[in-house]
Amino acid sequence: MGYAQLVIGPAGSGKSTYCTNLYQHCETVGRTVHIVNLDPAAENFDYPVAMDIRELISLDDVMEELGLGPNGGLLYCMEHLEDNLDDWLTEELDNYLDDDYLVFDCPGQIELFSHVPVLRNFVEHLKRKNFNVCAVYLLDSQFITDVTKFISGCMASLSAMVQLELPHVNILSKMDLVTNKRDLEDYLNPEPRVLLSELNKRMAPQFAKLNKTLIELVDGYSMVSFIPLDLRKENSIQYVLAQIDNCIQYGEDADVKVKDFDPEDDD
Ligand SMILES: Nc1nc2c(ncn2[C@@H]2O[C@H](COP(=O)(O)OP(=O)(O)OP(=O)(O)O)[C@@H](O)[C@H]2O)c(=O)[nH]1
Ligand SMILES: [Mg+2]
Repeated sequence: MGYAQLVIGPAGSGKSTYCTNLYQHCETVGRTVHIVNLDPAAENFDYPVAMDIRELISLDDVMEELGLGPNGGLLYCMEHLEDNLDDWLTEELDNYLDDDYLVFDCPGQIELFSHVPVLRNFVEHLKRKNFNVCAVYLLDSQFITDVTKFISGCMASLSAMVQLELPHVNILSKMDLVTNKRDLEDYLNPEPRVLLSELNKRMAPQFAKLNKTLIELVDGYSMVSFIPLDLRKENSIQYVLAQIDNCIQYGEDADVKVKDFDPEDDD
């Protein structure tokens, strides 16, 4: 059984930075994770790239040869990935053993987890290869400065949830930028009633019915819950990782291994 996180979320929400910090945290605590780049447009990496979609296809080539723009080009690359699940991805995955832990750093285009089936098929493939997969959805903490932004961030997360049908963890990233901690409490585990009244205050009266439906929808999927992530704090990263591990049932076997390896035995 392998383990995998699919790191998704809007452009610039901090996915790649999260991957880097997660990698470093795991190094510190003596755990191994392999970070995979799934963004054909990415150029610079602060983590060692274990697998790289750019070895399969590069966005530059696609844009040049097919005359596509950056977003159309990205979709083309991802569809190419989808066509190559049985060969390229399968071969790459063969390099990993049972118990390995992969973290997929995805591109930020929202299309990928709204209406195209690429990521869903990707995930299905991972499952067939015996991976326990969790979707890790990052939302920039700046989204909580405004209830309408927050709701649209929730809706994007919801569409990923519906598309991917995976265990799902929502993370509020860039917590170092949140100065008003009081606001924060309202958003980490928000009361639907409070959200609704905030939303109604912000929007014209004719939206009242829609607002109510939206809040009911978001609440009905019991997804309005975010774990804050402050990368300056080791225990924050540790907490987030523990929640995700729990979702993919990583741990019981690993505990046994940690016990096997007892540094105290050396003296
Ligand atoms: N202050 C602060 N800035 C952050 C944090 N995480 C990411 N950033 C900044 O946010 C910007 C985007 O971060 P990335 O990690 O590249 O975001 P991404 O989600 O991978 O972006 P795309 O791959 O383009 O969708 C960069 O300028 C980062 O330095 C954080 O925890 N705190
Ligand atoms: Mg990135």
